[in-house]
Amino acid sequence: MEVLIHEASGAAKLVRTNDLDESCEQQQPLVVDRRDNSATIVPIYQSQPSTSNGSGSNSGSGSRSISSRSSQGGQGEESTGGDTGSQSTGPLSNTKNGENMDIGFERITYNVSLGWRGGTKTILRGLHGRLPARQLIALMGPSGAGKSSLLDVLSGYRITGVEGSVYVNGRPRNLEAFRRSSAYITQDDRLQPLLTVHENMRVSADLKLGTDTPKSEKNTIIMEILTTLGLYEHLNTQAGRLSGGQRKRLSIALELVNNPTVLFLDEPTTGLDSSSCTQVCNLLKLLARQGRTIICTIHQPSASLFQLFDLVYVLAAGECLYQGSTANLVPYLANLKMPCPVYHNPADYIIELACGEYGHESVRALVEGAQNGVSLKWFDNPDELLDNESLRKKYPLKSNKEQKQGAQATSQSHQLKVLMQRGWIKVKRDSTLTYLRMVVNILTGMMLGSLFIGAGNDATRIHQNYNLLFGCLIHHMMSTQMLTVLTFPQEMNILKKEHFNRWYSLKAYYTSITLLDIPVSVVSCFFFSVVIYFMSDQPHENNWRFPMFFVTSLFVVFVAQSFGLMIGACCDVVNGTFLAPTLSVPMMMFAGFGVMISDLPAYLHWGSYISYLRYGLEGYVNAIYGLNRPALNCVDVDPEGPGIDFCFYKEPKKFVNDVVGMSENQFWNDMICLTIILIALRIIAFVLLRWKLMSTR
Ligand SMILES: Nc1ncnc2c1ncn2[C@@H]1O[C@H](COP(=O)(O)OP(=O)(O)OP(=O)(O)O)[C@@H](O)[C@H]1O
Repeated sequence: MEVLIHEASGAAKLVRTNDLDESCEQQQPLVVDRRDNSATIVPIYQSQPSTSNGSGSNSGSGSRSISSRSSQGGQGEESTGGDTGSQSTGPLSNTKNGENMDIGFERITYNVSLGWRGGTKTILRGLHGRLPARQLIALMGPSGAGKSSLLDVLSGYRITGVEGSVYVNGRPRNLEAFRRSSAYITQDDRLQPLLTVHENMRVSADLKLGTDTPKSEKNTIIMEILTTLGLYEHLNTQAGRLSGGQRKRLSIALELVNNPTVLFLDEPTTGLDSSSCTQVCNLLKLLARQGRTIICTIHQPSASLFQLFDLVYVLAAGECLYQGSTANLVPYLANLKMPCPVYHNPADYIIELACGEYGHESVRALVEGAQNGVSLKWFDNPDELLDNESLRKKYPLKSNKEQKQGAQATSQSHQLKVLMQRGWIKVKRDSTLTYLRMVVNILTGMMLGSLFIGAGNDATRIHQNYNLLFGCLIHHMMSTQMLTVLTFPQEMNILKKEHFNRWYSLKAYYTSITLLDIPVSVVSCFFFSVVIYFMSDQPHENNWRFPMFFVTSLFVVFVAQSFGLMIGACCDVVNGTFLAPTLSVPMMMFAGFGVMISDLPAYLHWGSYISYLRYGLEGYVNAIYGLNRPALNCVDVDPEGPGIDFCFYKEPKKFVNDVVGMSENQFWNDMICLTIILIALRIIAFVLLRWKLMSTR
């Protein structure tokens, strides 16, 4: 059994012991705290009771796997960047080709622009540092110290405003190659909530492993990862129903599929209870022992959690206060005449110092002590850390072929296929985007239909029927565009993470969402059209009318969806909810409803050309009143009238010319214009999405 000994000096070491019962059902590494001379034993890995599927008794499978693997990894405990020492043979037990990555950085400065006349703000100030392979490293510091910014810069997530150098195995970082070997796990778990754990993993494996990897091998990898991470018994639970800790572990599991050598995690323990925190950190330690470099930001860890990290890098206001092993933090502080009070968690104490609670001179003294990250003195074995030249010798350059791999692991067509499969599962399970959308279309169709019942063929109600056509347009526009504006920002977060981690290209993603929306749009639009068309008694004498009405509705739906996508791509929910209806008002004004297009002032004519509602309205008018429609029914409703049936707009052509001010024979022109607008909006939405993905970097 393994025991972490916390010595009075502040140092910590992991030792094997036979003193404790080896037959213990769940072997757990333990912490023995000897600082107060009494040896208290605290488990540092505890199995969390299962919260899903009611099979809590099985959760030990994952726990045992982690504990036993920890033991294997423990053999390489003191190594910083040597060969991998893991002895397990499973796909997760070692890094790709036994690859290790030793990261160093020099003079890292990060400035952000505060906008026009705001100047710039310096967030990271000339930081140096060393992140050796096979280590679990914590970036610590008070809120706003720059932890996430440093993580973003090191992972390559932020490139704008960054100065300085990042080295990987002694060579300047090649961002493309580095991104192929690393993964970034965001603070918020960006998972597909409607997919089960297994489906999420399957998608990740299909996208991140080459198409030459057999299905059985992918399954083995998935099962090994899920078992190691204690998620095996939640295989069929939808990600949206997992607990916080399970979601975090699934986020890690998804990125482990292609066995990255470096893992960046932004606050992996935030929002978790202490047991889940310990689980996650133990897991990360295990992954580090298997050869990976694991770097995570952490806010203010408890003493037991703090001890799990090998190295700690402390920041305050963008400067380094300490870099070295967790065990050496207490001696470092003592050396600077700022001894950590007895019974005080060293992690808490350094944060208090970093916050300036003990005076700003202390902060300056710490920055000088750590030489802003230049000093490697407080590493466990500083002499064993290789310089850049020795690292280059130890890790020779890869072959050209290996370096020139594509941006993603699979081809565009394969990505599209996998994304379509994933999207189809979501479509089938999505209660809002699929079922609610259909129900709303049927109910709105019935409501409008009952309000305008029989109006379609009645010459006395021809104005009402025209109002109904405009009402149908507004329904299609608002329901579709608002649904996209409200739901896409959440999807955008997942897209950002998956795209950055090179799961797929934006083109494949965009094509998949465009294609996947078609069936739901067609079905919901068809339901609405059938209900409204027949309830309001629109003409049936020509077989083309209903298809024309339906096609016009469909085009309006597609254009409105693209418009919503365009807004959803560049705005958050609040701005989008304001912007989408606001921008729709001019579309309505220029549609030719209320003010005929011919009556628009010349300087506003351009508006009617870009309003897709104008083409939609013309399409409807052509479908209902075009094709040489015969005279409408005209019944004198006044029993005391002259007994002559007289309706001013009995002839549809007269109504179209006088009131609508449109030609009734230009349906195909309208469809062509709608197609052009649709393509233009789709292209703009794609460009905006691309810009959004790049601008955040
Ligand atoms: N784009 C930006 N514009 C202006 N200020 C920014 C920007 N990005 C980061 N900052 C500022 O930089 C500082 C560091 O931010 P960062 O998110 O890296 O801190 P942190 O240490 O991770 O904080 P926390 O623990 O609270 O997440 C903060 O003061 C933040 O307000």
